[in-house]
Amino acid sequence: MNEAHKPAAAVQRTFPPGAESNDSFLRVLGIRKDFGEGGQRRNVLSGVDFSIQRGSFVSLLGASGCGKSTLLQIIAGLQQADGGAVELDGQRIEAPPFQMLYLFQQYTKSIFPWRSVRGNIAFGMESRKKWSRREIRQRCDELIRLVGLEGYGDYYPRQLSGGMQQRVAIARALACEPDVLLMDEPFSAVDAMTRSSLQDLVLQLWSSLGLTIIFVTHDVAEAVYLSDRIIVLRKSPHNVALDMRIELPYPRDHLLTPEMPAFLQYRHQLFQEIHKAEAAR
Ligand SMILES: Nc1ncnc2c1ncn2[C@@H]1O[C@H](COP(=O)(O)OP(=O)(O)OP(=O)(O)O)[C@@H](O)[C@H]1O
Repeated sequence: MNEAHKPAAAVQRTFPPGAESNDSFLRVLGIRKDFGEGGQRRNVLSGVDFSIQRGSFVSLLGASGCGKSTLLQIIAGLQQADGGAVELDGQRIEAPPFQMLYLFQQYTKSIFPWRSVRGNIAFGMESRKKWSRREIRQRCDELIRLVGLEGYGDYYPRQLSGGMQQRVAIARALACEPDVLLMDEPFSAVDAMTRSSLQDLVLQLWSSLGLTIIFVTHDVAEAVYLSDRIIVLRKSPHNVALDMRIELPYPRDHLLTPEMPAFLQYRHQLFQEIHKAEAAR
């Protein structure tokens, strides 16, 4: 039987959070977060624990409001937790670390309308003052090619489609050579065709640049298509409901991968888990 068509055994491979990995590149340790004051205080994350290996593609999945974005922002050092810690390569994250880049959901707000594609990509590099003008120019050309925007370097965001603007946002994030990319529902605003090609672009960049990616989505099929691991969050209690390896072969393919029996089984199990978590509230 083709490796690609491994059936149920792969689906059964779930494991307790944190138990799978020797290489704890990124460690999320008992994260707790509350919002509001006094009687209005509400818990949104409670004892969230897991470790991520370098080079993995992990999706955070769960129903709306279960705390995915909040957790991603805490991992990024953009929000403070009320308990627990996040460690990257053994260092506690207190502020956004330079090896980590957070790609906002509203990418149109994250790229500068007054800068060209090239100017947007160069922005982070210019502010770090680590590269010469020549290096910045070369790196911009390389990234423009990498994200498939050849010929558009001098265009401004208003002259680009939504998908192209998202490519600019991705190139700009990659310009500073991050090890970790944190993506919060990055493709929710684009049409289905654009979404597929952006998914493939991200997979290609992930494997060619050796990135570690944490990807927030509430789209089960998107999570299965992209990830080698999926962590499902739930609302009651506000922590990890399921931690699952996705053992589908890479490179993934928009026609073939979703037709694999294992893909359908993963999707089925994840849907069930999310519905179970919702029903238990
Ligand atoms: N700054 C804030 N102040 C108060 N409550 C907040 C704040 N940010 C998030 N919340 C609440 O925390 C809960 C989790 O929000 P979060 O955006 O993390 O969920 P999510 O799983 O990413 O949702 P979605 O899939 O809809 O984006 C929600 O109930 C939300 O209203």
